[in-house]
Amino acid sequence: MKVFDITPINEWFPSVGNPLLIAGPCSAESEEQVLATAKELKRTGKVSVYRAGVWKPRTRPGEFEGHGTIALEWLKKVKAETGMPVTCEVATAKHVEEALEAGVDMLWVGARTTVNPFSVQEIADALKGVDIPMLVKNPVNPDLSLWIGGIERLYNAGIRKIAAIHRGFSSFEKSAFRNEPMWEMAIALKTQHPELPIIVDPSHICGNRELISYISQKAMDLDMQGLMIESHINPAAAWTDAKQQVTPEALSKLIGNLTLRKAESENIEFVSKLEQLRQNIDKLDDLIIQKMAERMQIVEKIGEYKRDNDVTILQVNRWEEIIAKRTAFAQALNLSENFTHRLLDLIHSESIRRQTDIMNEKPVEQ
Ligand SMILES: O=C(O)C(=O)C[C@]1(C(=O)O)C=C[C@@H](O)C=C1
Repeated sequence: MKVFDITPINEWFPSVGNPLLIAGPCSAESEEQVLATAKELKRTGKVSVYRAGVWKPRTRPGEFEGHGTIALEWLKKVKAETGMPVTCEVATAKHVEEALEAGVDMLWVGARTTVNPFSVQEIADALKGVDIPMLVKNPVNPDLSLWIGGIERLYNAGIRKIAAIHRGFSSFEKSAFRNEPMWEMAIALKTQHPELPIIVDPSHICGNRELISYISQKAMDLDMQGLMIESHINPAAAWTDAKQQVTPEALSKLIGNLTLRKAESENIEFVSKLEQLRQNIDKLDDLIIQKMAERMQIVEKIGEYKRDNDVTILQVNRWEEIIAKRTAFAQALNLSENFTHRLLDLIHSESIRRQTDIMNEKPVEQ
């Protein structure tokens, strides 16, 4: 996997907080609203970059689609009057040109744009030779390659200040969240590209104010580098996403209440205790693997008997019996039903794969 050579996030702007906090209204509604919100946010002393939606991609036509070019003038004023760097979403080459012309300090590619490689490439082409921090939101669907692909397009255009934004994933299912957090996607991205900073967007994951602090803390616990949170001077009167915006004061409190964690500790006692516990885990993991290998040998033997006696691989009754017994046992040992079922499913698929190979008399792949 290619490693990106990324400028550390704390070097992007003269003053970058921990976490890097990007805050501001969902939409730039008026000069007064943009400036008043910015001044309040500046007063919190916690905001690294001010955001405001200039061009808004809307699900249905007829909704407020942003003020466009004129709102860039308001962002210029925010910069001049508060000193905060400013950022907005771009979706086309024309947006990029206008935003750069207005001196916008950082740009982001929205989730509905990341899904389209033509659009991301158009944005990347418009950025050739420009040194500006770029953020790439995850695509609306949980497709890690598409997300990394968007980042690669900007990287190939010469951008070195890049971060991903985790804003959750669209789902047909009703849930407490507007967009399913699916942390496993952010974790997979971080595992493949530990050098790539990830900023979490709790506002879009939650869709309502109440859950924002929970998701923000979770982001900190998972070692994410930043937060993008929508904040409006008067959330109830917001033209867009009114339910998920917070006042600058509420935002300041929320950030103040976060427990910040570090990826490592230099405390000798902590390090040696952790080392001991990890050794225990190593032993147990080795044992689990060894027992799995033994189980699979028995499965193969059963496969041979089945082949020689023309009996089917899948044995629904036996498998149901296993699920019921193991789940009860696991529950008694404090393991969740969901975890046990997923683990058993994985084992069953591997058993079936091995027995299929035996039935077809293919040598078993290790
Ligand atoms: O008991 C069997 O018949 C098996 O082949 C073993 C096994 C298992 O992995 O436990 C595998 C496939 C069957 O569907 C049921 C159980």
